[in-house]
Amino acid sequence: MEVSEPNAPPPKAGANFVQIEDVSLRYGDSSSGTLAIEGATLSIADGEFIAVVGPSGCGKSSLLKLVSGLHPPAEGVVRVGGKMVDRPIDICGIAFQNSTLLPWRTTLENVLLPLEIVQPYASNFRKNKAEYEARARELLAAVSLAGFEDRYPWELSGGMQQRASLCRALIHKPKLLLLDEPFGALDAFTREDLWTILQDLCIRERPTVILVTHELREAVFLADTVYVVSPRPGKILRREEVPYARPRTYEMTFESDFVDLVHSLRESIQRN
Ligand SMILES: Nc1ncnc2c1ncn2[C@@H]1O[C@H](COP(=O)(O)OP(=O)(O)OP(=O)(O)O)[C@@H](O)[C@H]1O
Repeated sequence: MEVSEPNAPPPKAGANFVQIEDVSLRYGDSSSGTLAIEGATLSIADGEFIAVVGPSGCGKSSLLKLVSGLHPPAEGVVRVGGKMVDRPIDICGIAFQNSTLLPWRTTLENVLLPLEIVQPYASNFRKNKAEYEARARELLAAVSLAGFEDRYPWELSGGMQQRASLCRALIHKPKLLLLDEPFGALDAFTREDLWTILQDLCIRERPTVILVTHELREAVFLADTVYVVSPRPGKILRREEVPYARPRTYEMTFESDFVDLVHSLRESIQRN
């Protein structure tokens, strides 16, 4: 497999769904604040799945804050769907390391939550409740949670909670799915099961995805393109296209090309 030079610059942004153009992000003021990201440029095609990897504290989660509009750039421009992001956007679904399901709501009620909040669904929630519930049940069935709709989060295992949380992130058919270490708190077996489940969900729903992860095998298994970020302030050091067709299988992770790519990414991170 062709592996690009570790320090090759990222390609120029094109007409894509997400465009991050020469963006820097700073927490606090310019004298005493923290420069988390510096001069990042990348673009993500509609329906593309990218993974962002790099050392702890390099600005991976900050990149998600930029794209979702939760934090403004200090410099540069972020565009999603051609529009400049200058406030929190509602066309994204988000899942974090901890499932953040609400303990007083059942699994089904948790999955339905975005439809009660995000427009245009919220205004029609009562009228369309049966239809929304059918979609929630269908998504839960797709992640093998049929029969658990009426259970509370504390009655589910960590892996089940995370599967429910993926359904919640996708219930409103977001164009953009932001995943911040969604499987980081899970054991290795559960985590690897969830790779396949997430892959199947993405094949079915076709969102554009940004996955932040420390797990390089996870990045290569799931992504079309992997971006390596330098230590803080985070800069894009490397862009690597993953050449495998989908659906990818767990067995592929043992093939020499796959293992070589993972090692090469690890080297890029360790070298910087
Ligand atoms: N709200 C904040 N206020 C001030 N500094 C922050 C804030 N959030 C993050 N930082 C700092 O910005 C830098 C980048 O943080 P970020 O969470 O984006 O890194 P990360 O790559 O996601 O880290 P990890 O892999 O450990 O989760 C870190 O030095 C962090 O301490």
